Amino acid sequence: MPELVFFSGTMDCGKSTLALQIEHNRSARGLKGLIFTRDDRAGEGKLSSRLGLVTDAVEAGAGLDLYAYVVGQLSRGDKVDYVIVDEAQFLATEQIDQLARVVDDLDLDVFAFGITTDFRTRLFPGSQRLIELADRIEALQVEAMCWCGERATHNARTVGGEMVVEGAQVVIGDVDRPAAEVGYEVLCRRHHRKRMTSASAHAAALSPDVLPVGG
Ligand SMILES: Nc1ncnc2c1ncn2[C@@H]1O[C@H](COP(=O)(O)OP(=O)(O)O)[C@@H](O)[C@H]1O
Ligand SMILES: Cc1cn([C@H]2C[C@H](O)[C@@H](COP(=O)(O)O)O2)c(=O)[nH]c1=O
Repeated sequence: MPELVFFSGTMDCGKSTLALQIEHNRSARGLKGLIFTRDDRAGEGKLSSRLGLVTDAVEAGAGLDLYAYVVGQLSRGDKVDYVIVDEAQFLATEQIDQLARVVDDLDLDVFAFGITTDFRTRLFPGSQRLIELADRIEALQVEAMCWCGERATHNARTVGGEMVVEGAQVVIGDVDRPAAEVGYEVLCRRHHRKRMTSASAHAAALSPDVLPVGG
């Protein structure tokens, strides 16, 4: 049975890499995938991983009907054996419904990849709809880690190096960005709650208040 599968996790846990691996393994066996993405850091119409791999993809802009697009490809004689969607958190709820229809009415597997929650720990609309509709939800096997060594489960946003909890839900960015820019860092829930990033933890450790006093 074809499935709608949601591979979810924090930023930087290997989702895009896995998407590219699934694409590679299937295309190596003669299958043809249709790849959608939205607002990838590498630019429009790209699916990129931090390991340096990148492939072309269809930019799933706000108005694109994904079901109609797949039907259009099939109608003009193009082969489509499965569908991959990266950055699925950015899709509209209707677009996730369209992906479910691709599975049910066109009998194609759909593999969607995305972060579950935003920097405020709130579900993205696309991820919420995927959780509601997916046949399977898969957590990535390689765990992203918080600076404390615990498994990272949350995404923090920093502006000028400071963790923020207010702002627009969507701001394209990356981990390990210079402090002056908008950046992201993955944290465990405890340190997300305490708003403690690696930089603030380091600063606190160096503070005279916590340094052992000699003499
Ligand atoms: N230099 C490196 N050497 C080995 N693995 C790396 C390197 N840089 C990044 N990675 C791996 O790539 C993962 C990020 O992959 P990516 O697919 O871009 O993540 P996501 O799409 O989930 O944000 C990291 O968790 C790490 O496992
Ligand atoms: C937490 C959070 C992230 N984003 C953006 C930042 C990146 O451009 C993508 C996630 O990409 P990745 O391949 O999973 O690293 O999402 C955002 O817009 N808002 C957020 O709250």
